[in-house]
Amino acid sequence: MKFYDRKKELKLLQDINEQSRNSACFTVMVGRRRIGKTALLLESVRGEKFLYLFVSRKSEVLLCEQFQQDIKESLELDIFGRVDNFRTLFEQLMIYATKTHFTLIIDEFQEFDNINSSIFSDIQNIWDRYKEEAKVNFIACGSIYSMMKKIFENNKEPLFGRLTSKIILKPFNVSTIKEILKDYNPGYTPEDLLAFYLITGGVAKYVALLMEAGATTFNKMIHYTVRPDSPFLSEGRDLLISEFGREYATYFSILQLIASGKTAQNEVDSIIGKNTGAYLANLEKEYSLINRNKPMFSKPESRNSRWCLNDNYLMFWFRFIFPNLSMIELGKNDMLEKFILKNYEQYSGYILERYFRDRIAESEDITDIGNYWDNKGENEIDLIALNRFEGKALIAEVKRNPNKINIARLYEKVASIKKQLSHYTLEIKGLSMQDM
Ligand SMILES: Nc1ncnc2c1ncn2[C@@H]1O[C@H](COP(=O)(O)OP(=O)(O)OP(=O)(O)O)[C@@H](O)[C@H]1O
Repeated sequence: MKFYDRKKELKLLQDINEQSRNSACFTVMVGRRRIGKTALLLESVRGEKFLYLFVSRKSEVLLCEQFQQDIKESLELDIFGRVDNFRTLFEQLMIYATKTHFTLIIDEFQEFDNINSSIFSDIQNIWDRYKEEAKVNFIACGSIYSMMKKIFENNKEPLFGRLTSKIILKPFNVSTIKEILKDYNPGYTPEDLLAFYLITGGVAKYVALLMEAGATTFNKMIHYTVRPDSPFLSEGRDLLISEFGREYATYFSILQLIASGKTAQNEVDSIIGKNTGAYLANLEKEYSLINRNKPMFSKPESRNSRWCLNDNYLMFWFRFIFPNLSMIELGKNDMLEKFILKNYEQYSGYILERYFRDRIAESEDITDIGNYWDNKGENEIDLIALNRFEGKALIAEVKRNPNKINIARLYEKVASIKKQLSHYTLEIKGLSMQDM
């Protein structure tokens, strides 16, 4: 697959690279696994002098042996003798940077913690010593959110406060998802687009997997996803198991419940059989996997909230794959496919709301976006987008089928919050798959 989008990020990385010719820069790039961090960083240094080091889980001695070879190949820098510790290599690289500008990318940076956690304080010491003279564009890249946060944001950790930039890489946005699907299937239908968004959530690796396998229509995408050799089947577990450690069973159960629509803490608590407040807080703050969604216009202290999984692929995995792992074990992948197709209409209707929220947030001038529901569950509005500066509000009901949109009822719901909307000029409409 050719390289898509990332224009803003490339511009930012190029600006940082320019800046680093005068004074050393230390950037961290974090993002979910498979999002495209490595591809972006390598694209940003094309034609430039750079060194790419990948921290794999092995002993420091073996890692340094590999790094020494990488340094020789990329920088033509021959470090004399056999070096068995990263501190020495890093110092040599900083000395080199006092003479020659280059970009140093260290991928899976958080893995150093498993190899020798004193490497972080070694880097800090050496960085502080050389940063005035070194012309280096140092980029640490990592995927495990909580770990990267701990390394750079916890003031007890040595690298706290050393960063000059921080980049959080997000999935491809809706317009890029459309552009990619159009390249591979010029006559795509709204159903194809919705399935593409619903399964991949714009994560580069999943996008590439489907397109390169020729899975460019709704049916082919679902079929490819559940095929016995499909990487999508084990991906959810592979991604998360290393995050949660020994408590993974509880975390997985909570995520499964949220994906199946149990979005209030009391519902989750009663099924799990204990207070899950601390787990939910971790899933939100440490792992950035769930969000606490509140109705638009609610007061900050309001307890009326719903949890939601913010990653489309993980939501799909916890909704359809994880509860049915036994079917896969038994080789009943065709049954799993039928199960997904049977529940697809309802599930995709919910994801369609998310699609429009994303699309409107990126394409229109808005300051706030969300949905609304009241305490009694009588009035629910799928989408409210505000432009507070211009006093405009777009209010929509979202349905797969345009014939199922009840505009008269939507007007009644809007009337129930007329006080909150009194400063806005309203646009009230239905959005369906035809509008994607
Ligand atoms: N902008 C892009 N355009 C097209 N394909 C991309 C883009 N970014 C990434 N990809 C593809 O997506 C896949 C995953 O990308 P990459 O390995 O860079 O992700 P990562 O965030 O570094 O993942 P991990 O943390 O799992 O190592 C690769 O196959 C890559 O070719």
